Amino acid sequence: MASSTSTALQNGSPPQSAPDSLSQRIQIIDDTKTFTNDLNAQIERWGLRDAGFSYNVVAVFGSQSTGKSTLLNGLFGTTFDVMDESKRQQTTKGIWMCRGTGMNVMVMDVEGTDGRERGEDQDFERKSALFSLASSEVLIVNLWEHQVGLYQGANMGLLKTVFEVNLGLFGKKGPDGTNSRTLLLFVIRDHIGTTPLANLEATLTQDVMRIWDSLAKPTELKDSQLSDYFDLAFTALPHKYLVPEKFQEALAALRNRFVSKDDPNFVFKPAYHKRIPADGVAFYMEGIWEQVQTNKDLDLPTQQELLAQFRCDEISGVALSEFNEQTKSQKRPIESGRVVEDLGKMMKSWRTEALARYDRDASRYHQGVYKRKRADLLAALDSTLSPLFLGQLKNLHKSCLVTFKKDMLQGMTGEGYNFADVVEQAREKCEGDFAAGAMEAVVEEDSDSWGWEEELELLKEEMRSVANQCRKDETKKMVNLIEKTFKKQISEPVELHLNKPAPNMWDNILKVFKDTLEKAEKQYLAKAKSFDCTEEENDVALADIRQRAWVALRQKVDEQTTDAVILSKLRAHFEERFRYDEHGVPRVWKPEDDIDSVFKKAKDQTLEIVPLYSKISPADSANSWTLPPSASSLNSSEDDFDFEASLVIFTETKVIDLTNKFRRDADAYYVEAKRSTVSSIAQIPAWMFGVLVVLGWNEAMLVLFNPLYFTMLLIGLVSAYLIMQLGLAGPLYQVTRTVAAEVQRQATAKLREQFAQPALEAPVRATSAAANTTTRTSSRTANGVGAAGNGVARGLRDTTGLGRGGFEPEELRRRNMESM
Ligand SMILES: Nc1nc2c(ncn2[C@@H]2O[C@H](COP(=O)(O)OP(=O)(O)OP(=O)(O)O)[C@@H](O)[C@H]2O)c(=O)[nH]1
Repeated sequence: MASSTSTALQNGSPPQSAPDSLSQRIQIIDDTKTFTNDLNAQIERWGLRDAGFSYNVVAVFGSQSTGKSTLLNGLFGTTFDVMDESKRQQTTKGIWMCRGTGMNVMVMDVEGTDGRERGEDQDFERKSALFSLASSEVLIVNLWEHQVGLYQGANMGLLKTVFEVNLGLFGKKGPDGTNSRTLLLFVIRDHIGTTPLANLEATLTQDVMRIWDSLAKPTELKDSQLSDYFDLAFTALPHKYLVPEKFQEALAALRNRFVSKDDPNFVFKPAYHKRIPADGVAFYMEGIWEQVQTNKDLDLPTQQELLAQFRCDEISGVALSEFNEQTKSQKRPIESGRVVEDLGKMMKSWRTEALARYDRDASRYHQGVYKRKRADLLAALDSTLSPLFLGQLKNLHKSCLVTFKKDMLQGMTGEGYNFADVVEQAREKCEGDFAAGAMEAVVEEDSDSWGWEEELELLKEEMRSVANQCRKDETKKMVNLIEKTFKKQISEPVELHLNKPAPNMWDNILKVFKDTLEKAEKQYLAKAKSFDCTEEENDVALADIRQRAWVALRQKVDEQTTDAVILSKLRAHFEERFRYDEHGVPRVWKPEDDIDSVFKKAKDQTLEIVPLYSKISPADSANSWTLPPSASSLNSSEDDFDFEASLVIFTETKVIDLTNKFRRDADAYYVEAKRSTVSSIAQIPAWMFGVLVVLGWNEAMLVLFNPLYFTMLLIGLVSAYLIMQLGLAGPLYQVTRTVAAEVQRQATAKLREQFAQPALEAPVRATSAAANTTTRTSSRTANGVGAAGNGVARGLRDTTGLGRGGFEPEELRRRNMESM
């Protein structure tokens, strides 16, 4: 059956009526742009499922009611609906498919294009046109003759869009380097014949070429040519009703091009075939439709939309530029780190103003565009406001942190503050201030882009670290203070005990040390409680305190055991035993005293105390103290404190050195003691006083019995008494001494002056002596000659100037002394 029909068609005869199943048509894409699920089954019903590649696909493109369905029915014997002449309304909706009678051709009748702006409907026009172009081998472009040369009327605008998207979607070359081609068969209807087909052909070719050149091609296809993708063919059909025979003739000829492979203009060339086996066509087409449907490039705007886009852009631009001017005023202060007061209020009002301005002018335009552009404007406004908001948050953060630090420091002034309370108060205030400032700056509530919680978290984190730092500093200060107090407290008792060398000396010192340390630790723990210190921090601080306390003790001991101090201590200890007796009375050594044994005993006793000082070791081990190991281990990172070594005060060599030094001092005392016995022996004997009384008796009586002398004696005694009573003895003695010294000095000076004068006389005399020896002899012998000679000598020296040529003054002085 099929083969006989095929033969008939090949002969150019009109298609015969086909069995029902074969002539069945199917709406592959309906009004709702849904692709049918039934195509596969229909292809099977058409008997094409097993056709392999032996089938063809043809579609039609053109304005509504231009006789497309009539043409297809005439060419392929299909059963597409044809418009009822009496009703004149659009018949084909969506895309229909039918099998060509007697041929393996799938024919698609596509809803006609309007050629005018029709808003929403344009979407389907574009999509259906693109679909037919992409899925068929031959696309019949059906148009009236009078449409030729009319850009819009001939759907050239639509073709441009379709070409452009087709190129983008399906234009890529296949693995063999070629791309599938399509034949665009222009069928010019109602061709009268006044304009030859060649002319119409040229006009259409030109239009298509122009469209191709103006396409926005993908970069990789920018050099592609129209001929790489399309072949153009043209044919004309006379008026169906005016010249029906000619119409039928032309139609038959055209049909022949579809069915007869021998026809030189046979349209189904292998190059146009999509190489999809017939059983995959349904799936393939569905895929193409899906791609076409989801393609955004086809959502082109209508004229109204275009206008709306243009105007809305303009209006939005004006609103935005005014808005930008307003925001500029606060940009700088924010950038310079200032917290701008009422920024949120300002930002809200700028934003509302800009939107109101836009709404007022743009809401009259296409609502979709207006709304889209409004959203764009809002995004632009917010993207300008956002940096201001974030800047304000940063500045708030900084200023709140500064206030926090200030509050902390203020809270920590004076005594008796509770650190935890100070921190809590400062933190609450800081967080409150920040939240208030941040909330004020929020432009839109409940929006993610105006969140400030993250910044608050950062602020909290920094506050924590500031508080921690403060706590550490305060703890450090406290430990320093405790150390200072500790030093003060141990200084005196340690000094006292070190001055009393005794076997329990270190016991006493360590007792004091322990008591004071315990107090210091208690003091620390009491304070640390308010500081909210962690257990670990407390451990470290206590270990530090213990070590510092020990070092302080050690320093005090060092200070009290320097060479000079320890030697003086030894001397004092020795003196106490050597120079004082057991009752503490100073000893006056008498020749009969046993100085040697006292000296030896005192020295031995003193030397015994040197080892006592050399190491901190209490007599009772219960009193000993060791630095807890935790302290040394905790501080090991800083410096390894060797507690054991710190117990030793003098090394062996130092002990020997000190002993030797002390021995020398002691020897000196011994020598002094010995000398004092000798001097006491050299004293005036008592009998001498008896002799004095006997010999001076007469003179004493003379004074007693002579009234003048006696009165003077009385006056002298009374004066002496008064001076003693008034305590003027010392000052008087001083004055007398000073006066006596001055008198002595004056006298000495005078005498020197006197004895120096003859020295100048000598040269004169020496020179004159050469001439007259008698003069010299007389001057040496005569009394008081010095003075006379002086005058002469001075006169001569002044006149002759020979002073320097004579004897040296020392020599002269010697001679003068001799002459005296
Ligand atoms: N003048 C003229 N009229 C024709 C020709 N072919 C068909 N018609 C008439 O044009 C009208 C529309 O024909 P259809 O075949 O339905 O046109 P269509 O393009 O498929 O219409 P839609 O599917 O509605 O877009 C019908 O009344 C036909 O009788 C033709 O060659 N010349």
